Amino acid sequence: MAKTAEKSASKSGVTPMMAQYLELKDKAGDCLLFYRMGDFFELFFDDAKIAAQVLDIALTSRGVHGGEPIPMCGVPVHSAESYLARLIRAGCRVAIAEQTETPAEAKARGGSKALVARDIVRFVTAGTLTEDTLLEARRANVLAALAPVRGAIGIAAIDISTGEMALESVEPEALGAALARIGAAEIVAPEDADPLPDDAILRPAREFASEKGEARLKELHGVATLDGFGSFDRAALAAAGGLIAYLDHVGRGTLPLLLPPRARAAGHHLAMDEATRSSLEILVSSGGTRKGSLIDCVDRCLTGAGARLLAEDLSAPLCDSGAIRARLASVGWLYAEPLLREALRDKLRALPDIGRALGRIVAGRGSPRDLGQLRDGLGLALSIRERLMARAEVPGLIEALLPRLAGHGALIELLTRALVETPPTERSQGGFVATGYDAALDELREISKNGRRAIAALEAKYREQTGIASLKIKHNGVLGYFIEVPAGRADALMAPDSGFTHRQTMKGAIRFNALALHEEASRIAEAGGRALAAEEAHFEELIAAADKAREAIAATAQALARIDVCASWAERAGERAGWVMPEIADDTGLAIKGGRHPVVEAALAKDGERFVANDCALAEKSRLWLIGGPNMGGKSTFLRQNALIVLMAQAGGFVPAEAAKIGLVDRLFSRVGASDNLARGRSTFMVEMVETAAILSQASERSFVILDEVGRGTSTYDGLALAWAVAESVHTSIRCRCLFATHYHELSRLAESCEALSLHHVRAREWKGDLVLLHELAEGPADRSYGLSVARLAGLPAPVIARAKSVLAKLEKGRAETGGLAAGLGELPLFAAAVEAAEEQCDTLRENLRALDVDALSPREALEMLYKLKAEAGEEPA
Ligand SMILES: Nc1ncnc2c1ncn2[C@@H]1O[C@H](COP(=O)(O)OP(=O)(O)OP(=O)(O)O)[C@@H](O)[C@H]1O
Repeated sequence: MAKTAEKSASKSGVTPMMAQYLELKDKAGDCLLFYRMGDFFELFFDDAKIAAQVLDIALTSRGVHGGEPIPMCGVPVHSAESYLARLIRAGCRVAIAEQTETPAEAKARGGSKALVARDIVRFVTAGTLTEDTLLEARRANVLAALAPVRGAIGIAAIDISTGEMALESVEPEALGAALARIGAAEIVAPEDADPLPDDAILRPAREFASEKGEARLKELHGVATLDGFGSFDRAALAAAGGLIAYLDHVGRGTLPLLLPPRARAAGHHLAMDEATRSSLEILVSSGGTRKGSLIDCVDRCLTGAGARLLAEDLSAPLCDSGAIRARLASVGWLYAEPLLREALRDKLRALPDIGRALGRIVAGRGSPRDLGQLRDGLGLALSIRERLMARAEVPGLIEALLPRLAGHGALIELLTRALVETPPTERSQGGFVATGYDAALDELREISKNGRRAIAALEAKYREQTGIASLKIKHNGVLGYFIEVPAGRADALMAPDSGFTHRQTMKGAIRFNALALHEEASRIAEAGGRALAAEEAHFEELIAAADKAREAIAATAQALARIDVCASWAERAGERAGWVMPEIADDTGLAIKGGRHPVVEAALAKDGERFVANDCALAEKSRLWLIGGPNMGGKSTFLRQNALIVLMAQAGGFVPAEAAKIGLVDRLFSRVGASDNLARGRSTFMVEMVETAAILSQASERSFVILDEVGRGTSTYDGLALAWAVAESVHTSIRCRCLFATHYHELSRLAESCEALSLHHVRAREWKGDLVLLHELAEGPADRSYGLSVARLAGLPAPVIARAKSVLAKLEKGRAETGGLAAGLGELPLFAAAVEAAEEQCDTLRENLRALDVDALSPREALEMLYKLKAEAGEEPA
C-alpha cells in the first residue's frame, strides 16, 4: 500500500500521504475513513465535515489539495469507540485504516522518509457491531441480506454479536412484514434487486448466488449437507451467500461468529404486518422509544440475552400449540415456585452476556475480560443446572435445556486457573494471568518485583550518597527509570566523576541516570517484556480453547436466555394479581374474562387509578363484535388489549386477565387509529385504506382482526359505506374473529343481516351535566353519541359548544324526518347476496353465449345478438 501510494504520488504531485489517503478512501467507498495517524484517527475532506457536524468536534484544515485547504478533524484512538457509536447511530458507516507496520519497519523498508503502510482493517457498520460499548444490551443487532430468486425473496438475518443466524424465504408481498419482524439495523441487497427496501446497501449481484451460499455454509460448519440444520430453498441460500460475502467484506476476511443457520418456515409464527406491529406498540411505543411499549411493560429479564430473546418471542409469537404449551408450562412452574424462581434469578442477576463475549472472541476482538465472563457465565450455568436438577420434576422445555448448561468443565477449570479474578478489558498491559498458572511467568514477575524493590533501595542509597533528601527515582514512558533532583541541588551530580550522567534538564529539576539504576531498569524491562509475551501467548491459547467450544457455549447462552425469559414472565405475573396462564385451544374461539391492557393498566396504576376489566367472547357464532360508544370511552383500548393478550399468549406468556382461552390465531391485524405517512406520500385516508385492503386480502378464518373506526378519514357517506362493506366482508367472506369499533350508529343495522355479528358499546353516563366514562363494555348498541360532552370535557369554549348543540339539534331533526344516513339500507342485499346476484347474472350471460351457434348466424343476426347480450349485461343498447 505505502509503496504504490508513494509511486503514484510522485507522478501526480500530491504528497505521498495524501496519495495513500486517497487510495484508501477509494476502497472505503461511501464509508467515512478513519485514517490512523499516531494516537489519532484523522478524517479529511467531506468525511471531516460530516464527522465534525455529527460529533460536534472542531473542523480544522491541514495542507492543501487542488489549491484548496483540506478540511480535517480527528478523534483520539483511545476514545474512538464512543465517537464511532455516535457516528453509527447517526446512520454513518466507518472504514478503519490502521498502520500496518511500525515507523521503524517503514524506515528499514524505504529509508528515513518512507511512509508508514496503512490499510483498511475493518468496516464498522450498524449491523456488524460486536463491541459492548456500541451495542444495546437488551436489543438484538441484526444484519439482514435479501435475495430475490424466481419470484421469492430469500432473507438471511444474523445478530453477529452472538452469531445467531436464520434463513427464510417469503413472497414479495410479505417482505415488508418480514422486515418489520426482523427489525434489522442494516440491510444488504444485490444491486439489481427489485423490490428494494429504502436504505438497503447495494452489493454486487454475483455475491448473492445460492450455490456459493450453500458452499460457504457447508464449509463454515464442516458439513457435507445442510439438511441437519433445516431445509433451505434457493432464495434463502442466495441471501446467505450475500450475507457472508458482505461479512467478509466488512471484516476484511475475518468472519465473525456464525452459528449454524436456523430455517424459519412461513406459518410457524403469528404473522403481523408492519402497521399491526406499530399500532400494537410491541417493541417501541408510538413515541419511538421502548418506554410505553409492550415489552417495556412485561420485560423482567435479568440478562441482556433474556431481554433480546423476549423481544424475539414477542415479535414472532408461535402458531404451534404444542410449542406454546411447552413454554407456558415452564412459566407456570416457575410462577408456582417463587422460592426456586428467586434462587434462579439471583444467579441470573450475576450472569455476564456470554453470547456476546463469545461473539467478540470469535471475531478476533476478545479481551481478557471476555474470557473472564465466559468463566463466570459457564460456572453460573452449571450452578443453575444443579439447582434445577435438584427438583424431582422439571417441565419438558427446561429439562431439554439442562444438558446444554453443562459440559464446559475443562474450559471453566482452565479459565479459572489461568485468569485473575477480574481480568481487564485491555490486554496490552498484561496482568490478567493468575499467579500459579505459569511458573516461568511468576518468576519473571518476581524479577520485576525484586527489581522495583532494588530500585527503591537504590533511591535510598543515592540520597545518602548525595545528601539530597528530595532525590527521587521516577519512571516515565520515554526515559524509563531516571533520577531526579531539584535544579538547585544538581551541581554535585553534574560533576564528571559523580557516577551520574545527565539526561534531561527540566524547569526546576534535573534528571540523571546511573549505571546501577540502568542495569536494574534493564533487568526489569526485559523481564517485563518477556512476561508480557508470555501472557500474550497464554491469551491466544485461552482464546483458542474458547473458540473450539463456540457452538456449545452459544447453546449454553441460548438455554440461559430461555430460562431467564420463562422466569421473567413468571415474575411479571407474580407482581400483580390477575395475570393467568392462558389456555390454548385449537378452535376459532377467543374467550377472555376480565381482560386488561397491560400498558394502560400500568400507567393508570402509577396515578393510583384503576383499570376496568372487560370480557371478550368471540366464537364461530359470534365472531364479529361491533363496538360503539363515546370518544374516550375505551374502545381502542379494548381492541388492543385483546390483540395483545393473543400475542402474549402465543409468545408463551401469562396474560392480564382472570381467564383466557385462545383459539390459535394465524395472523393478527390491527388497524387502529389513523396516521399520515407523509414520508411515503400517503394521506391519513390512503394509509387507512391501504391497511384495510391488506387485511381483506390476507386475513383467513383463523385470523384475528381489530378495526378501529374504518372510514373515519373521509366524508360521512363514503366512510359509512366503506365501513359497512368492510364489516360485511369480514363477517361473510373472511369469517375471522374481529372487533370493530365505530362511531357510525347506522352500522348497528348490520346485525339484522349478519348472524354472527353482535352489538356492544362502552358505557358512559351523564351526571349533573358531566360526562362520566365508565370504560365498561356492555351488550347492545350505543344509545347515543357523547361527542359534544367529550368536547366540553376537553375544554372547547362554551359558545362553541352551545353553537354545536344547536347545529346538532337541526341535524338530528333532519335525520328523524328522512330516516337518517342509513335510510334505504334496509333494501340493500347482503354482501354475499350482492356478489351472488352479480355472479348469477354472469351465469345467464355465459349460458346464452354457450348456446350460441356462431357459424349459423347471419351478420345481421350476429349484430342483434350482440345488442341483446349487452342489454342483458345491464347496459342499454347504444
Ligand atoms: N378499561 C379501562 N379502564 C380505565 N381506563 C380506561 C379503560 N379504557 C380506556 N381507558 C382510559 O380512557 C382513555 C381513552 O381510551 P380509548 O382511546 O380506548 O377510547 P376510545 O373509545 O377509543 O376513544 P376515541 O373514540 O376517541 O378513539 C385511555 O387513554 C385510558 O386512559
